[in-house]
Amino acid sequence: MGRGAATPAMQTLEAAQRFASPAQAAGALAQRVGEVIRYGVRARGRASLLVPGGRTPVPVFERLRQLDLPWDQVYVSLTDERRVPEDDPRSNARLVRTHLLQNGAARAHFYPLHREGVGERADEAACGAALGLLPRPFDAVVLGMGSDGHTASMFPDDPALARALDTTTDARCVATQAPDEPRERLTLTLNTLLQSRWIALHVTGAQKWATLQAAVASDDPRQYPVHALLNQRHVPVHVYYSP
Ligand SMILES: O=C1O[C@H](COP(=O)(O)O)[C@@H](O)[C@H](O)[C@H]1O
Repeated sequence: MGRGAATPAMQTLEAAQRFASPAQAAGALAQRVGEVIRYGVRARGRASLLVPGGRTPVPVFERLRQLDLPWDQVYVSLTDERRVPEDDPRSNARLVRTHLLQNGAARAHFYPLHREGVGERADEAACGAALGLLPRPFDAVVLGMGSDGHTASMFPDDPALARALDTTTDARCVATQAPDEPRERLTLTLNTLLQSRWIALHVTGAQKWATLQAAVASDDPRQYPVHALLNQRHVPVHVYYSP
């Protein structure tokens, strides 16, 4: 690449869709995910959807579940999980059951990632097996991002990050450590996330926008794991942003 040429990460940020409010971003993202799912079911009979945890996706879930989609042909799972029981309020599976798998969306097939009471390697294997039950390439993947530049559960400076970002790995999932509670996490590997037809990164707030800009300018995914997602040429990443 010539001096000064735009990197994939720069091009992705340049093309970001910027909305005036979180409600507008959530509405537009839910509509687009709905279109991608509808298209996938029409074209292939089934469609898969991976969603993040955290606070940001809740308004997307609440809009998505009201869409008239062929939900019984939709296979849903997560981009990452906290290694806690599903009745723990911090569980991403619980979040999805509470906010997404309601109304018509209750007919979707859901595959949680975490198996309670097993060690890291067995949990990684359980996570990989769950993902193996979804149609692949995944039709739609929605990712979130933390203000520290983590995406899914790939955290800056985590010793397990190299395994999660390893572009030669066949592993679908890696057990990682977050800097905050609950520390024990499971993440899809970057390779697995990129086995997707369509990817969105949903980001709200000025602080996260500043993080995105820093991540794009950086060339160190150990500092900003989201950089690895943005700076690749396999699958375009559609950024949905609002202050
Ligand atoms: O721990 C997590 O954090 C990120 C961001 O969460 P948010 O509350 O700031 O929206 C999320 O994308 C990830 O899936 C989740 O497990």
